[in-house]
Amino acid sequence: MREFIQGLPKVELHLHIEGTLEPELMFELAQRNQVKIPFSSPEQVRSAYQFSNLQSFLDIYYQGANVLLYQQDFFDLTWHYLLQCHRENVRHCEIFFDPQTHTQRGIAFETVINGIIQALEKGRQELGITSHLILCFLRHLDEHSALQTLDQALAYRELIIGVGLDSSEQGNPPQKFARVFAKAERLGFKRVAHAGEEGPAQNIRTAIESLHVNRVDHGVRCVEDSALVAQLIESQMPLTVCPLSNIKLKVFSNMREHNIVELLDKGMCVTINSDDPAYFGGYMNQNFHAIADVFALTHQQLAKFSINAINASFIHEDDKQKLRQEVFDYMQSYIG
Ligand code: HPA
Ligand SMILES: [Zn+2]
Repeated sequence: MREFIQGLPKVELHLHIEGTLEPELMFELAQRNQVKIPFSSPEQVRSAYQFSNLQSFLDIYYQGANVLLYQQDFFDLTWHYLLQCHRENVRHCEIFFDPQTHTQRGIAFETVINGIIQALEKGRQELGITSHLILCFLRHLDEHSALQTLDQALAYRELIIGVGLDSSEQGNPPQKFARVFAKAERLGFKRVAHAGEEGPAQNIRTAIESLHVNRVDHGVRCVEDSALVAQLIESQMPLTVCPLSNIKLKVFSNMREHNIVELLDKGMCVTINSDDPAYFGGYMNQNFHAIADVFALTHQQLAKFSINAINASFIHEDDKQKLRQEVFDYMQSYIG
């Protein structure tokens, strides 16, 4: 199955670019930019990555981002991720970035976005990887800060396909950002939100009803509301599920307890993603392996995750058709 997963054309829809900061690059940038970090080696950084919940991760994740200062840093970060996509046959990705994490510490919005965009363009030209960029609002900050961030984004309207919502779900329900998302919708942005990761199923309902999301990020707690499950299947609302993340952040106690295959078998549009791979122990292939190993998945089930991600992506319909064809051709060549 490892060989099949490696060759399977894949699409990633839930990836925080700040979450791809590997300890080695963190060290390199800390030295290059003369930023002090409370670790003496990349190994020590790795061993500090033991999390008890989402917040314990976020504290370390925001601290790690402090080494990112210049456009070149954001370029290097994004380029490293794209090289990994290339190694793993990820053909298209839709990347989150958190501008407030950087503007709050005095880094200009344009420094962040220009570095990321430059790498995405190089990835398109040199690696043949297509991509979209999604601006995420930090939900622990207030509406005013989100509106300011949306205003800053307008100068880059053509480079940003949509907006998202991330950070601490508990205590920061989707309705806090209803007016921000309504404005983004009027401006023509697609919309996604983290919901039902640590928070209740009701947050998934509110994200759909009040934020008008096109996809739900995580969403695994939908199973606590059977009417919602039926609605998600009927509407084919995509869920961008992140298996290794869910184990690292104790959303499920172990991979056997994970519900992604149950949701797939019910006919829900679930996808596999890596979330913050430098912190959670693996990129796309490892997330596929983690599920395939425990649930003894068939080739068809694995391919369905790719088909779902293609359908759930924000690419043009004709490009979706081309990618679906690649998956079908791959299946044919593999199992005849
Ligand atoms: O999994 C996540 N949940 C919420 N916020 C985040 N920011 C990075 N990763 C995550
Ligand atoms: Zn996430």
